[in-house]
Amino acid sequence: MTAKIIDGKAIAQKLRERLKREVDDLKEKGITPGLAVILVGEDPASLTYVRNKRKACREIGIRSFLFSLPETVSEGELVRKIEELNGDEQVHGILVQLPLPSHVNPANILPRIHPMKDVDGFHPLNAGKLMAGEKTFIPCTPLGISVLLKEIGCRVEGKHAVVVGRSNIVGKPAGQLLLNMNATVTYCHSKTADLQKFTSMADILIVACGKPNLIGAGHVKEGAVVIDVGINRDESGRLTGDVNFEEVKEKAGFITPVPGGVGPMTITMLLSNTIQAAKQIHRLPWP
Ligand SMILES: Nc1nc2c(c(=O)[nH]1)N[C@@H](CN(C=O)c1ccc(C(=O)N[C@@H](CCC(=O)O)C(=O)O)cc1)CN2
Repeated sequence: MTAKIIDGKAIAQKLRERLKREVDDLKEKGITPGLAVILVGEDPASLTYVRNKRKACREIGIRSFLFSLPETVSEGELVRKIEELNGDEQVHGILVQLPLPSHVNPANILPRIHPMKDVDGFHPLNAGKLMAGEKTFIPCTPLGISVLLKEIGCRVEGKHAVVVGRSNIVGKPAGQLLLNMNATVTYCHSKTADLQKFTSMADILIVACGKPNLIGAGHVKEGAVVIDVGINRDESGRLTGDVNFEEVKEKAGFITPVPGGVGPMTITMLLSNTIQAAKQIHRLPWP
């Protein structure tokens, strides 16, 4: 079997056109959604993601505000900036670009974002709501994955989803979201013994562990949906995922490429969450 390639870039583009219309509607009501991005330090990948986030905001009419803080910023200074933005009426969504420098503990920072402005969905209250199956902000990458699955007509209910990776940003919320969609979910991670035993049972395999080419054809069930969240750069600077694309595409039913798979959806879901935040703050219906 040769897999169908999931074109995340095209799907993201189509969704952004719809989101632009939602922003236009809000503007007619006198509301311009606003996103504040806090960037600490100058990590090259983070600089790229933040630049792309702001460009995406601009393209659909969301106002974006960038706060670049030095690598040496203290936790206290960061919290003060967040508190200022919590009270800013032009700002509907706040995100702190991750990773943070090692002297800053995200657990001391992310809970200080007002839960109604937490468009990354990392606040413990919103993470708890996701766990309880309540309506909330869902972290952007897992939300993007669920949209991709819907777009390819993948019915999640009753399927066995295996998630490789247990980060708070992707692995844990992705598994939780699929569980809420009635999948049977298995989490695997760096300490899992016999990874292949689990991954080869997956109808839906989500790989988010940051290990280039960890997943080969032998890890995958014939016809499975394989979602590669890995973003790794090889020696020549070329992007690769956690899945050996050339090998696995000959066995899977569907597969996301890197780049052009999940990545563009992450930013699109950030736009969507920011629009939802603006609606929620202004007490408009939030579908
Ligand atoms: N506060 C947050 N920090 C981080 C998040 C997040 O959701 N919130 N996720 C990642 C990085 N990230 C967004 O911030 C992100 C990663 C990748 C892409 C993307 O579009 N990837 C492209 C390739 C881009 C490239 O050339 O490097 C692709 O896969 O096609 C967007 C956003 C960690 N931090």
